[in-house]
Amino acid sequence: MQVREMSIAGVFEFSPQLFGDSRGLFAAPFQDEVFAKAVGHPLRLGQTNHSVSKRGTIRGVHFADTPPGQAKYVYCPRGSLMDIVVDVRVGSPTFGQWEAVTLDSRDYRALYIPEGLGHAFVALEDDTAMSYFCSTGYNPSGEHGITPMDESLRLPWPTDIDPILSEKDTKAPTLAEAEAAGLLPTYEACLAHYATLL
Ligand SMILES: Cc1cn([C@H]2C[C@H](O)[C@@H](COP(=O)(O)OP(=O)(O)O[C@H]3O[C@@H](C)C(=O)[C@@H](O)[C@H]3O)O2)c(=O)[nH]c1=O
Repeated sequence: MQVREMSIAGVFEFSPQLFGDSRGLFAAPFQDEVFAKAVGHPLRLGQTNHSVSKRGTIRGVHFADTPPGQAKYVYCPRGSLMDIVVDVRVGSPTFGQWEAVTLDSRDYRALYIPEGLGHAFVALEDDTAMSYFCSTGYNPSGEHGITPMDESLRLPWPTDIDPILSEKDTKAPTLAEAEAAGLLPTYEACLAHYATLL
């Protein structure tokens, strides 16, 4: 398993070894020991999620109130998608910055998104599945979003798709509006929370 820390500190990409043979393929997209060594603590598991999306579907940008927030370990078991992490933690040195990674069912790369960060993706093929290991269960009242079309973020959505968004994501505020409304997590609170996980 190869591990790469992304430009937003604490976000990691994991690339598992692929074992092909005459039957097909084997891969282990999540490995506890590798994860804990890279991130500094084990992954807590509160819920697993699975979604299926048509090509052009954009989900996000979603984040949860931190603490406790919801950390996510995600990979794509079918199809392909572009995954995006956005730093929405007020006071973070990388506030407003994002990073995009292609996840697909060829490489089975995974991404770890710690609590407090925004997460979004676009399905690049029909019937694209997304798999999540989440650190906590669902807390609808603590879930928030910013619009994936926020012009100040300039997220790199492909130009050759017809975007499909949920009503909630269509109506979501911009990053600036969410900050003004006090909806964003603070970097300070996130760091304090991460310290409790060590
Ligand atoms: C996220 C979630 C949704 N739901 C329900 C609520 C709703 O009726 C339906 C679809 O929910 P959403 O529209 O929020 O689904 P979706 O837009 O796919 O939300 C997801 O987006 C990506 C980017 C993430 O990072 C995830 O954590 C999650 O927020 O599923 C649950 O019951 N439990 C959950 O944990």
